[in-house]
Amino acid sequence: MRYAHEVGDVRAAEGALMARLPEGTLMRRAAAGLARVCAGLLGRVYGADVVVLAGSGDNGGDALYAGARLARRGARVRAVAAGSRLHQEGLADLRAAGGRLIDLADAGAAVAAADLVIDGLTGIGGSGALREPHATLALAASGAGGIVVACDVPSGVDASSGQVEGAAVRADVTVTFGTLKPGLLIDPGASYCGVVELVDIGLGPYLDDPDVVSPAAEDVRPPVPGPESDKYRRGVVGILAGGEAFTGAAVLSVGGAVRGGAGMVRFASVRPAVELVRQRWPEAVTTVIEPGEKALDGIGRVQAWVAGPGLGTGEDAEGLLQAVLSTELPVLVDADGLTVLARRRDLLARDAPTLLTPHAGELARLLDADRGEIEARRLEFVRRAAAELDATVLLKGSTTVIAEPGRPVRVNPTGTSWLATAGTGDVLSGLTGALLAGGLSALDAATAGAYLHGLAARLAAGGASPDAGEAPIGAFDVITALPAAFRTLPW
Ligand SMILES: NC(=O)C1=CN([C@@H]2O[C@H](COP(=O)(O)OP(=O)(O)OC[C@H]3O[C@@H](n4cnc5c(N)ncnc54)[C@H](OP(=O)(O)O)[C@@H]3O)[C@@H](O)[C@H]2O)[C@@H](O)CC1
Ligand SMILES: [K+]
Repeated sequence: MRYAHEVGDVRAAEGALMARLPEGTLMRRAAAGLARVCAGLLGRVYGADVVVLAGSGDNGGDALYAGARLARRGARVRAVAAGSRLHQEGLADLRAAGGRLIDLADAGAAVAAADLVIDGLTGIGGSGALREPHATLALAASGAGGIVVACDVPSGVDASSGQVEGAAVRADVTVTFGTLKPGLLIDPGASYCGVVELVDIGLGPYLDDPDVVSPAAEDVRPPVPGPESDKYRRGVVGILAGGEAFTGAAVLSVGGAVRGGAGMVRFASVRPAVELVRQRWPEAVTTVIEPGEKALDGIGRVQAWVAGPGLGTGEDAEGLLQAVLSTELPVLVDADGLTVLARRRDLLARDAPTLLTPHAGELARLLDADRGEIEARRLEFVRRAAAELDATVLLKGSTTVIAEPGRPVRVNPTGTSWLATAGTGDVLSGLTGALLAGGLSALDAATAGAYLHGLAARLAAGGASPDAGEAPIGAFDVITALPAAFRTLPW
């Protein structure tokens, strides 16, 4: 797991650690780490052209001290002051090392010509849209031809949330201190960071539990069948999906479950959807639901349900969803099921685990919120959804985030922009449902499902050879690549 802490926690840990250390120690540690990464990126420091963009706070101080270190190794370092104040000790150190301050008017040309730009405009103290001249400098850095290294956080990115309200620095590398910040892991902020390098400054023992975590392959643990396992013990997942109008969603959801390791998939739907599923997935055990039927008797035992993809939103769908949610089994609700829940939130009052997998539009309906605001502030809204709906919530999108009341938010590290295509969400629902039926908790099933789904998409888009480049993919390609994604896990 990678751990991230919000600004308040970072400041508290910094205060506790600083009280035990001589003044300036932490900033020196941070600057040394930053300079080390910059030197590594430059390869040859001597003679390199470096520009430091310095704001008036300690972020600027870090950047100036790092610039001084590079100047001592022979780099030509010029600094630009954004605003009227500047970290005086940092500036003095830079000057003593042979660096100099240049006029704001000359900043654009200097940034354009630099081999490396250090962005020290704002760090964890930044808030709201960047003001001038910071915004113009951030845009200049983003367009620079050289390497752009953000100090702690790309300026313009909110460290705690990842929100970007105006201009922000697009970095090639972000060197962050002490712990990751949520805004480096969650879009839109994450997309500004480039590669994130963590520099240890000794904060670890003083930090509280993380606010956000990002799982690695070893944290993804799908159930493994043993010699004793039979199809029932491996987990039977029930899928209630598809309707007269939408049959494809059902085929994709069942496919995700078959390749997601379910011992058995029981599929229930209206006749056209059942006929299609039988053709494509003969592995599934199917039951036809007649029009008007609102009970799920006679389907057989399942260990978890997936309800919603292509189900429709009418009375029949509502009745069937109610039947599923009134069981004492874990239930994953997706797609049309979520639209029904938006008008029937009472159905969420249950004791068994409920996992909701909305995209921003579906969550907007569930919370009566604005879709654009959800996309801009994913962390805030996924937490709010989990608390208000008292469920585990997986919010799909450019960064998939998973929240459960009282737990750190999990941020999925896999995925690709090619995944933004119709039907991929249906695959995720079946895959995650299979993991739920296999015995994982709602939080772990969502974590593993999102991870494997994103990885399968990457493998499908990237092809067999790592040098092959990428290609557009469809939802079925994700299903096909799931075995390869599972094989990458250490198990
Ligand atoms: N914590 C730690 O463990 C350690 C922290 N360290 C470092 O300290 C950094 C935090 O330093 P910090 O607290 O001085 O804040 P910082 O990020 O420099 O920003 C403050 C300045 O930004 C300005 N400003 C704000 N918003 C703005 C906007 N929208 N547009 C324009 N300007 C804006 C604001 O201006 P003001 O509002 O005061 O006018 C103020 O001048 C941290 O990121 C890390 O690099 C390390 O050295 C050691 C360990
Ligand atoms: K910065």
